[in-house]
Amino acid sequence: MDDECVFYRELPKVELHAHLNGSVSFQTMEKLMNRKPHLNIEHSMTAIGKGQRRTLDECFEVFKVIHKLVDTEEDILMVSKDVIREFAEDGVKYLELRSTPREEQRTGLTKTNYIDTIIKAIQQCKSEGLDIDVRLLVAIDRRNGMEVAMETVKLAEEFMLSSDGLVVGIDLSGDPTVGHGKYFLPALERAKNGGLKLSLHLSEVQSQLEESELLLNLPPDRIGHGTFLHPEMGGSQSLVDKVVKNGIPLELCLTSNIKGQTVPMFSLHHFKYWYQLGHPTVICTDDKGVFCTDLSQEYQLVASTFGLSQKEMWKLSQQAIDCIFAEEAVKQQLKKKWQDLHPQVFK
Ligand SMILES: CC(C)=CCNc1ncnc2c1ncn2[C@@H]1O[C@H](COP(=O)(O)O)[C@@H](O)[C@H]1O
Repeated sequence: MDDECVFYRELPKVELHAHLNGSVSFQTMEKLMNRKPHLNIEHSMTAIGKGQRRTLDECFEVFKVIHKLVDTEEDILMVSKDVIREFAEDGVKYLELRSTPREEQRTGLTKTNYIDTIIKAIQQCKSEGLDIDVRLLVAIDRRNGMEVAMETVKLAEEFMLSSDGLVVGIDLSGDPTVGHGKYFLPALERAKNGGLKLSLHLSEVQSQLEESELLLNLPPDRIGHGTFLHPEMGGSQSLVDKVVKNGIPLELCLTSNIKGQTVPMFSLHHFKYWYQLGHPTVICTDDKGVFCTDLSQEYQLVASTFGLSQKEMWKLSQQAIDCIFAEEAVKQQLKKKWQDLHPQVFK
């Protein structure tokens, strides 16, 4: 590992946009494939390698394959613990995972068990002494429609109250070309009024101007991607003004956007636009397993693409603390951790 790689691995980091089933590593996939050899699933079906690109549709097919491999409580526990451990090994000190509760009649998995099992994994990692704080966002998959969205919010509300602060919010995700955002407004409004934080995938693809206007009125607490918000990308100044006025941080995932072909090349990534505006942006992985990346690599990629110094990258990772959904006390602990680690990282 060269000095740059070591720096970005040791840099303390915050990960705020990580879909659980998209974050499953090669090694964990191997274990899952060994558990279910009859499915005949190969690595080429669950990950997009270096230099490869796929259409958005093809990317969403990958998740369907992964879901076949992860369909019991035992799988979810293993996957969640492995993902948390890998983020910790990558220098992530605070992680917000997000996942869509699923039920599987064949294995008896219920949506309640699904969330319960992820919470169990978070608690076990904590008791094993891993140096990482983890919270969970319950995800709404747009494909499943408004009724399921409302059910999901109700489930999240129950867990927000019973999980000792581990369930903190709602994520709106899934194929952005399916289902108009307006159908999800009642569920999202209920979530917000009930104290759940909102992270919404917004303007991930082109021509979602009207939907983005509508969802920004909530307003959400964070935005996933926001690729086509600004005028240069076919968005509008009015959308940008709303985001800026409300100070809504953006979760930006470079490799994901390149491999999913919503951004043509790294140097044209919208990170540049928002960073130059001085607006809060948080570098994230999205699906570290599917896109074969990790957060250190994403930080290094941003630095090399946009010519940012190690000092500037430190500042970026530190500013991400202000964007987390956990309570104020956690923010303070993380800020202290960053201060303590500074001399070690810049030795
Ligand atoms: C296609 C592409 C470039 C993907 C990256 N951008 C994404 N945009 C929207 N939803 C996503 C994305 N990546 C993962 N997801 C959501 O996360 C799910 C997988 O994680 P989980 O089962 O919720 O634990 C997917 O089924 C999908 O609903």
